[in-house]
Amino acid sequence: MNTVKNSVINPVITAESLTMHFRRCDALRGVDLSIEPGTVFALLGENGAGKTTLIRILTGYQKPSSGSCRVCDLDPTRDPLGVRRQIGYVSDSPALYDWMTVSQIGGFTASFYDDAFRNHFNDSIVKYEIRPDQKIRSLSKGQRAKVALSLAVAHDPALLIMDEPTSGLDPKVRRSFLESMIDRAATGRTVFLASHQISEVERVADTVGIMHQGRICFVAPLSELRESFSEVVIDVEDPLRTMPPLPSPAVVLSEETEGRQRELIVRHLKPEMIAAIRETPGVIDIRHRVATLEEVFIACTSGSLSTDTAEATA
Ligand SMILES: Nc1ncnc2c1ncn2[C@@H]1O[C@H](COP(=O)(O)OP(=O)(O)OP(=O)(O)O)[C@@H](O)[C@H]1O
Repeated sequence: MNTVKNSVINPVITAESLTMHFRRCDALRGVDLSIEPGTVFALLGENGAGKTTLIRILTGYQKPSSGSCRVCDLDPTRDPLGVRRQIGYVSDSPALYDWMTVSQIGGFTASFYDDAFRNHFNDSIVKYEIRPDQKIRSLSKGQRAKVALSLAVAHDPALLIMDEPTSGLDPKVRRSFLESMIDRAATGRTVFLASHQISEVERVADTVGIMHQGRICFVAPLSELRESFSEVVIDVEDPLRTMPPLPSPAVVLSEETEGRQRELIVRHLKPEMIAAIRETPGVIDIRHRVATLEEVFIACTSGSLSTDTAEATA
């Protein structure tokens, strides 16, 4: 009995009905999330979607208005320091002590962790070609990002949470950094990153969440996402004529009409639906292909997605 119990692996992050009300806006409107260990999870969302707010709650820097969450089996609202000891965190604007040197900030942060931290940090700094005696205030934006990353991973955390981690990194460093994230996940560690860079997300993530106006409207493995969304273009004789709705399980995320062409982003499109549309009076032609992540992102965040549809796609 014990064997079965011990073999259950808990999600490394869970969130249930998280809300965050600020004076002038609702940054989170009921976020539910569950992330398994060994995942590279990418959270995509437009500016102001609520990504940083969610990350600040998960890392214990912000208490939610309601709802609950657990990170590495701890509650960040009750034990923020415990959570921050377990994880590595890179914020979108890393706060580093400007008056310290790179070496001093490594030594200072090492005092919170075990002996291996200092060596890992030094190795990482050498790899990034940063001089240990350089003052933090004299570093370029990209060099600061490299120091922040080195500090975040030097204690080899089970979970690494990053808000826009690659902004400021040059393409070469960005690529090797992203590859190192895949390596981390391969050894069972978990990576959570918020990003606007769709091409980057496509390269590293195995699960993608799309956030829109304080809700996560879609979460799926990237492989499933690639298979389940289609872009459909229908040539019609009369653009004013309405077409019958697609039957279940199809979900239309967005629909645009331009001249005599209708363009739809559809989830769970089936071959028989294509055949039925082709036979619909007034339809001249229909073409379809797998939608790109960018098209799915734009469809989810274009504002045309109703609450009902958002929940249906989650
Ligand atoms: N401390 C705060 N006080 C009031 N409003 C806030 C505060 N922090 C965030 N907000 C608001 O909450 C909403 C979500 O902000 P958040 O920073 O979480 O978005 P984001 O998805 O990270 O955006 P971006 O991609 O631009 O970084 C925004 O409307 C923002 O103005």
